[in-house]
Amino acid sequence: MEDDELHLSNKSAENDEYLLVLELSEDDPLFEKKKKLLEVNGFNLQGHVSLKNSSCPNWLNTTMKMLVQRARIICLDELELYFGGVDVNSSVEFDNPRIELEALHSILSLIDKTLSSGNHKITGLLQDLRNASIDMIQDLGDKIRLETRIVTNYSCDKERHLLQWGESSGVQTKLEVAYVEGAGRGVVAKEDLKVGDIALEIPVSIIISEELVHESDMFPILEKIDGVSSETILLLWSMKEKHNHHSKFKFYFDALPEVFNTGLSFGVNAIMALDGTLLLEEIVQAKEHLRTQYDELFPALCNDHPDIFPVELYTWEQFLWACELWYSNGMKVMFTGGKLQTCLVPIAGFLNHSVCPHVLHFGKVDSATNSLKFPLSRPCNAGEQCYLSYGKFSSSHLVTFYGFLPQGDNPYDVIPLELDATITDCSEDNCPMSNWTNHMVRGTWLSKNHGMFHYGLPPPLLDHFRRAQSPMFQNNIHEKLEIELEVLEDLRSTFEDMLETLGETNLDDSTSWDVKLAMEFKDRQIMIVSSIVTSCYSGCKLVEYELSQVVINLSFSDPNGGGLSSSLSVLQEAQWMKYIGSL
Ligand SMILES: C[S@@+](CC[C@H](N)C(=O)[O-])C[C@H]1O[C@@H](n2cnc3c(N)ncnc32)[C@H](O)[C@@H]1O
Repeated sequence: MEDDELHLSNKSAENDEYLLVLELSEDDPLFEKKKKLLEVNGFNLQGHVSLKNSSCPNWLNTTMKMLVQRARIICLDELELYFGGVDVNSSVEFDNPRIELEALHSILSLIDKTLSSGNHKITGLLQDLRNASIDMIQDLGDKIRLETRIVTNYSCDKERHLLQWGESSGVQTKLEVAYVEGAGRGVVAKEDLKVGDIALEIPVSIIISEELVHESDMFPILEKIDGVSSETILLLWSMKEKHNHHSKFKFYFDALPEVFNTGLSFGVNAIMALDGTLLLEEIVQAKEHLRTQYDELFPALCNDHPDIFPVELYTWEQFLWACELWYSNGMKVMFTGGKLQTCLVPIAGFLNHSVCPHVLHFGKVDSATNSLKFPLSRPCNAGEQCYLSYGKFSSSHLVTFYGFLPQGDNPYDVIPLELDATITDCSEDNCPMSNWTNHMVRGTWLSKNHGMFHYGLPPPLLDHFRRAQSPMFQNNIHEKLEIELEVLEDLRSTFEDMLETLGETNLDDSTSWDVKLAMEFKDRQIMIVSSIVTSCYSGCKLVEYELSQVVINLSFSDPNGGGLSSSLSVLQEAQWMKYIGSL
């Protein structure tokens, strides 16, 4: 979120009415959709949340509620919007913990910024709001806390050496490295850490970035190759530097794993186990792409410059290892000049990923200290594993490039769908919430709305199918319900076919790591597809019931065909009207 979206203004100094301004930026690519959601939920677009009436007993709760509801919408991402936006009124549950954390964090940043501007008249009020935000962040953390089991018999000598080297080079850390069950190395907090604490600070001088290669003897050769990217140059540099006993980064390279075990290293059996999933094609294509890149460079570079590219250091296996290193450990860093580069960041590379991490915002070098800071967006208790976010990635991406599946639900775990492109969705101007170029599904257990017209399924997908069934708007309730039924039956049969193609998985203890991971991935895909089939079945039952009520009403009471309320309950009618309104 941009800083200028958040500010405090003394709109009307005479009345002492202070406004916190949590504004939706017009530069937001999802502006139209979020604007629509704000409108539907009755919020002003200017983002004004008044701080008057602070003498009311319920002032704090009411103001926090307003701020949270607004922030939830502003912080929504494309995926959550596609899956139905957010239930802004929800007080306990959240749809996506990461979005909830971002929303709460944006409120905290707004309050902190306002407090630092030093408006003494309202410092007390802001302090109360700040405490309430911190409490909500704490509650969220308590609800989603994952158990970390530390493997105590693992010696972390190499990691300790790296930490010592880092600290002697200016690293400051409140974290220590430990071996955690199921994730290799990770970092745990050495003390209780609060929101805003800097868990880790890495000086730019120890970040592995493009500049290093410029000083190396391979750069003049590589820069002459047409189309070679700076990432590839860095990758080739790291393949050789790993073996350099005098390297400045020796402790870093020594502490790297011998193997990475990502999807890029899947053997034939694991690939076969992915049959029926899109991941099979993704991994095959990614590997083919890397192989082509390798073949374009080697053995030519080794033949032409054997002293700089020794053949034994540039085998396909070592190239693949380096690709896995950069994919799984590379971080995007924005340097002070504004240049964004993929880098290796020693020590920070021990942080594991979570869907709702402790460190949300990082990656921009602080020009005052010339260092990369990792501040906490939620508290981390002493001994608790501290997580980072690698990005909003689906399980297929995490398996291919990182080699793991996160514990618990991953809201970004979607299955993309290829639908008939000749059926046009609504235009952005007329109905922003129905205008989508890509369609997808995810586990329907993540949806809060399984009622009539929703069924736990993504609204734009249902809408696409409704248009396919009946391009013209239907006024007649009986016909509308008939269309709902056809849509649900179509979807059910599509996903039943998909379920059949996926087949079943069988694991035994002797199965290798890659087949195990492939099967675990497939199991999750089966769960997602099954949940859709089940939701379609339940949806059909709901619609069939409503249809039967329409028929009863038609035959007994309403000779004119019956209005909406003759068949649907008041609540369902309200849902229907809201649905129509959002189109
Ligand atoms: C940047 S490294 C993190 C440190 C790594 N665990 C290690 O031992 O070097 C990224 C790798 O850590 C592992 N990893 C990260 N987050 C994980 C998680 N939530 N569960 C399991 N493994 C995870 C994956 O192997 C991933 O490729």
